[in-house]
Amino acid sequence: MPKTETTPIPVTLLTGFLGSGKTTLLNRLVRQPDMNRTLVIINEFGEIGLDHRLFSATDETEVVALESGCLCCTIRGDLARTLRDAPWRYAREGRRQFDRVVIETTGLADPAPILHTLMTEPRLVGQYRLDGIVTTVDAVHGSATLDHHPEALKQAAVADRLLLTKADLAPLEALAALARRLAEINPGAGQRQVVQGEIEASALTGLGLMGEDGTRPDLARWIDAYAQPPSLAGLAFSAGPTAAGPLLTPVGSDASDPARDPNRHDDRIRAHCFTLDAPIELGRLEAWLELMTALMGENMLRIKGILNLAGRERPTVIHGVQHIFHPPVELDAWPDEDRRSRLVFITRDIPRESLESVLVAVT
Ligand SMILES: Nc1nc2c(ncn2[C@@H]2O[C@H](COP(=O)(O)OP(=O)(O)OP(=O)(O)O)[C@@H](O)[C@H]2O)c(=O)[nH]1
Repeated sequence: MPKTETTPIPVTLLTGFLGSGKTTLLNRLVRQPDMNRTLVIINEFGEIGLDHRLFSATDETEVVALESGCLCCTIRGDLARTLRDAPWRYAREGRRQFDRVVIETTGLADPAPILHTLMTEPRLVGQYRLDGIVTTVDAVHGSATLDHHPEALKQAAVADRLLLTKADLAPLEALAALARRLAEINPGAGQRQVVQGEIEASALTGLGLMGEDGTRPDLARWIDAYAQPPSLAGLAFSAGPTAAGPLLTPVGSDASDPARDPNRHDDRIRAHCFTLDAPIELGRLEAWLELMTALMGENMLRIKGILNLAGRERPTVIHGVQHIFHPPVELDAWPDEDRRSRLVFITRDIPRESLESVLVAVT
């Protein structure tokens, strides 16, 4: 698909705990020619210096709660305005000067409200689309941060790509242990080690299940990550016999490792993968997703799926953060011979049985 002024602009959300290396990363990135047409928005208080032609800082002093009072949907006023105005503010002779956006969030931010702003704010929907969430995790302090800060855990759980920063400072074993732990929390996110922010800009883009120009760089890898039985001890897939009948095949095994600390925050976060053999009726799927997200609320962190919808030759991709979904997208073709629907839910404090009991309704 050729890029036009009406094609939604892809947005990368860069998140990560305080001091985990986001600014270092951005400062290196903006020197790359690939970033010339990227608008960088830093959603941060205080002084920030970033030497980039297309740079904007927002000041999140305005927080508007929705009528529903749902805090996870809190609209980020200034950021929404910045995004809304950017196409004409950063324009020359009537032509937009950027075709990609990177938003760096504050280290303590829950990324969900920003994502919701992107996906629900009427003046932004259609103009922008979420390309992916990149989360930096400090290789030295990351493990302790995950232990003590649930917001850091959430940032890791919703990521499409995890960057293990300060890899130069961490002993190899610690780095490997952190990588394993992150793979438990979020098996579908690709991991990269980074030293002093050195990484090619392309590693932060095209992370959605559906990329630009019909390409799907991460789809096959994403499917593989969930389709293989877990090889790591304690990988957080659930499984076992299911009450949902023969159409619903759980993937992986609920490895209960006696050595695990039952109080670890990580144990509250689970990636649940389901495979559905038969095509799904669209109406039933919609009703089910609505029910599921209403019931699970904020504890449904991320949903991704490639679906075989009844009556459609091609697969449909769905992609949601908490209870907000991107419009489903039909891909050009299936990535392989497998025509089963595959759905992944990254949840907090939601037992698999709850997902199953609602999922049965769709099959
Ligand atoms: N040795 C080493 N230091 C790093 C690396 N990446 C970042 N740092 C240092 O870590 C500190 C924090 O990095 P920042 O880039 O400011 O982190 P941040 O995530 O933007 O921090 P906040 O804005 O406070 O959330 C700085 O002193 C950096 O120089 C790295 O790969 N190796």
